[in-house]
Amino acid sequence: MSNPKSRNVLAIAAATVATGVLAYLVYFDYKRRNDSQFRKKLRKEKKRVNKTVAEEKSQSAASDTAPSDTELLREALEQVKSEHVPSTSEEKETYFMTQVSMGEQLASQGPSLHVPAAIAFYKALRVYPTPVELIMIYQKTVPEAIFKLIIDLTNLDAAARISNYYNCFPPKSMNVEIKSNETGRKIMLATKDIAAGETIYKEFPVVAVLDADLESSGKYCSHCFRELQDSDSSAIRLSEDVNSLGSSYCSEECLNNSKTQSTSLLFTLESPLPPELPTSEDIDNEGRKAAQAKFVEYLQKEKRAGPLLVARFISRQVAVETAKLVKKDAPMQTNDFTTADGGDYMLVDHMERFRYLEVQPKEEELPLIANVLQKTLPGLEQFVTKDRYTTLVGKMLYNAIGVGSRDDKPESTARPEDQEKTRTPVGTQKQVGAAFYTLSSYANHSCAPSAKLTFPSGTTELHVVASKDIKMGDEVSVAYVDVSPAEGESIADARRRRRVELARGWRFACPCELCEEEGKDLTKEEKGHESEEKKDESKVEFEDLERGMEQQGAAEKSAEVE
Ligand SMILES: C[S@@+](CC[C@H](N)C(=O)[O-])C[C@H]1O[C@@H](n2cnc3c(N)ncnc32)[C@H](O)[C@@H]1O
Repeated sequence: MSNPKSRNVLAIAAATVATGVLAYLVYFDYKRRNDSQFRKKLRKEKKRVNKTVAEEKSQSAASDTAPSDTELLREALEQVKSEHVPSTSEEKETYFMTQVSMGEQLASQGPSLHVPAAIAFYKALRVYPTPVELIMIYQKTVPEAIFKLIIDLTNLDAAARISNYYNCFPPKSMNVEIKSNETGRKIMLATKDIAAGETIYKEFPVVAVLDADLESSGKYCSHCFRELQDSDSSAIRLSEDVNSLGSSYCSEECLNNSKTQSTSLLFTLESPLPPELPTSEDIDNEGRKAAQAKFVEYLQKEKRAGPLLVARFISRQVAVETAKLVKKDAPMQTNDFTTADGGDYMLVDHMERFRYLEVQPKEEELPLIANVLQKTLPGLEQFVTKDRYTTLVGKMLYNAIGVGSRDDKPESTARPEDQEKTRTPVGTQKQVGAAFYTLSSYANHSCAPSAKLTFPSGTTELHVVASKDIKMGDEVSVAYVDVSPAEGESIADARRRRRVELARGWRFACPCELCEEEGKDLTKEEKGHESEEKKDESKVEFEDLERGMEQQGAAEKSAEVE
């Protein structure tokens, strides 16, 4: 496709393709082979199609002052969006077939029915699990003029989706909104007055990973991070035969949630799909076990959260999308924003908006994960390309928040630049694990923050609590690092410590009021000591590795242009 617009469509559609594909195709195939009711329904739909085509034809003959195609497309898009979108796989299949045959019949009636034909094809595209493939099929099969109209519709829709995202996310009940500041960076603002001590919002993580030395220790729940006591009779400690990672859980509920969200796919020999969906019978369980064992060995050797956060994130995408295939509505169970209300957004829509630092994962990492995916859901591994994996690791690490607190973490032997850092006011060295939160990823840092990250239930459930009175429209900021001076640490030393950490870990020179105020009071000698922090901050300018804004800026720009 040489048309730049169609490349845009491909890029957007490609991002959404990696999710429900596999299970949907398996399910679709199964239905086609086994369900005679389904075929009957299709025949009935066909009659309805014929009737609609006849009506469109007579309407088109009657109108001689036709509006332009673009106006028609815009109107049609509004209309399509207000229509009910089928939610179950079965309804989607019927809808898909109906729209495609309607499109074909309208297309065969000549140019006067090109616009309604394109709309019908476009409607089919909305429910098809692999839109890129369908666009490619359309390109080969649909008349060129209609294909162009389909692409125009897709671009109009993509632009609307991009620009509407922050109107739908976060939901109003979170008491915050995400806006761009004058430099184009995203900031979190309060949408009402909040008193000091009040909880602004609560959030569950999309994925979480216990620190490597704790995962198979039996001391913490691998899903919610609750601390387990030896005497805890409800604790479930799994052997490596059952769960390759040797994880423990505080309850059946956590065990089941963990299985559904990622563990069945990554670390067991169970089916990772909902029970309603058939799985292939010729799964190579020996191969599956061996692939999992190698991945676990790597995780234990490397002791880094990044690869497991990403593997769990990919599995979570499969879980979210396959759940939608079998349930009429897949309601948001918890505030983890795997779906966003008010809009038709998915995990990838959130993910593509996050900033990240470019990292270089080790060469062997991706093949290990791909092997685990391939052995269980063959084909899934193809969606995890090297580029996509690298970006995901970067995003996970840049946005992860350190959860919990402990004092017995072994000192890392990795070089400082290779150590993973999380945003935590108690310091990564004290965390129990790392978790990735959709909304809280947007919170910016301040050394005198207006809010704090807390975990009052001793789990990964994050409560963001106001540390001071916050007025509607004020920024909600948090501390990425320990901002309180340690015992015996001077104000100047504390200032330098946190600024160096921010420059090295998050690549920005902290512009907050506290840094500015404290900077004024530095003695001549203390100013002399600033060289270390200045060295790190200057690197930020010279080798800015941060990514995200330029892509997002481009996407928003294209939305405005459209
Ligand atoms: C996890 S993101 C936070 C959300 C981000 N502002 C955005 O636009 O999506 C972390 C990055 O935001 C930027 N950031 C956070 N707090 C900042 C601050 N106080 N001043 C300048 N940049 C900040 C830094 O580039 C940092 O590496």
